[in-house]
Amino acid sequence: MPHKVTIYSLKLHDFRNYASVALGLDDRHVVLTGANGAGKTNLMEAVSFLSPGRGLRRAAYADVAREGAAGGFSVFAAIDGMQGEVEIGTGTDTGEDGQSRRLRLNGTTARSVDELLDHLRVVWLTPSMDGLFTGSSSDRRRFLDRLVLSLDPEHGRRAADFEKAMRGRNRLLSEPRPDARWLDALETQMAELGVAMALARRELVGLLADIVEASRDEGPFPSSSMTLSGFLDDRLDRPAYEIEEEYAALLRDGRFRDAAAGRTLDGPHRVDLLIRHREKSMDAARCSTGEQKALLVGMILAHAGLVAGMTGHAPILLLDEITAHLDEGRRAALFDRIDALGGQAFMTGTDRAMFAALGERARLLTVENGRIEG
Ligand SMILES: Nc1ncnc2c1ncn2[C@@H]1O[C@H](COP(=O)(O)OP(=O)(O)OP(=O)(O)O)[C@@H](O)[C@H]1O
Repeated sequence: MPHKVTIYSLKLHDFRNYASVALGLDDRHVVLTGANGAGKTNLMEAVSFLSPGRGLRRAAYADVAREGAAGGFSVFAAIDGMQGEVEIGTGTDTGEDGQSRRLRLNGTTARSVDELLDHLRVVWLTPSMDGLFTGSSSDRRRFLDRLVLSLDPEHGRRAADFEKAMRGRNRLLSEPRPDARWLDALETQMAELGVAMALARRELVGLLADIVEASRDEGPFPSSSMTLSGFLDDRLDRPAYEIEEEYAALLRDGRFRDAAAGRTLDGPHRVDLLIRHREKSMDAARCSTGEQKALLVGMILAHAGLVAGMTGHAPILLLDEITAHLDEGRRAALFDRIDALGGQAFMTGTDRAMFAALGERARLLTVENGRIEG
């Protein structure tokens, strides 16, 4: 069994509809129930700030601070993490530009929020992800990159550096006589970073496929097959330097075309993640709403299992309204699979009865108007 990363204390201050709340937890799962608008998802969002990025709503930090509060928001957590016990504090201050948040680990300011990945990994599934299969390819890329990031903390920096180099190239190409040596340098950088991104994504998709295969017959959830498409699709099975040379050549040869288009037309930023329902042999986009949800649940659980297997530490799982559309048998099977992952899961719903099958495995909390009762 992987080590169970556990949040045993959580405090929010001026976070969404919470003025101030302190929660003591044990290593059981946490179920939050309450009426619409009570603050269940807000609490999940607070936990999602224990990972780098803008959380499960991808919100602007200014929107996260409680309306009417004088300053920014803060989230504090004490956890038994991947390197032992640690106290995490994160949030924003008054007057900040709203673009960044601070992180303190055991009272010491951290260099970057990426340091959170040394202590825990957080994996989530929210209703807003329901449109993943039918939505835009950029949504699927973002989803894919989050999955990669929770296994490979360098992936975020690589993607950001690639974007920066690409923006530089696009700017240069818009000039009447761009400096060819500068273009060469930017394209070399894009080739190194872009190929590293493509290989990291491909590795993740391969590892996930293995897990999906191994857990195919466990419970009532369908299995998915995933393929990457849109960037050097069948050309990634070679030494990295060869792929880099090929991509750099593509960029060099595409300068006129890209200058005319006003953007770079080849690269990892054009990739799509193609997902199919294996048992039905059908594109996920054409499956029913319930089938899509079940596919998504299967993918997230497979990913959580992968993170646990690769790091030796089970991730924190945030499952917002996970029981919607599931009958009793599927709910019980889902809880068993969540439990078998060996991590602490936070789940929400409007109705307590939906979680009855969890029994003693979960702590049930009621949320009402930004207050939490146990
Ligand atoms: N910055 C903010 N300041 C104060 N209140 C906020 C802020 N942002 C959101 N809210 C309020 O938080 C509430 C939504 O909370 P949340 O999304 O957690 O609800 P929920 O319990 O998950 O509900 P549902 O079951 O409908 O999903 C809304 O009433 C919203 O107006």
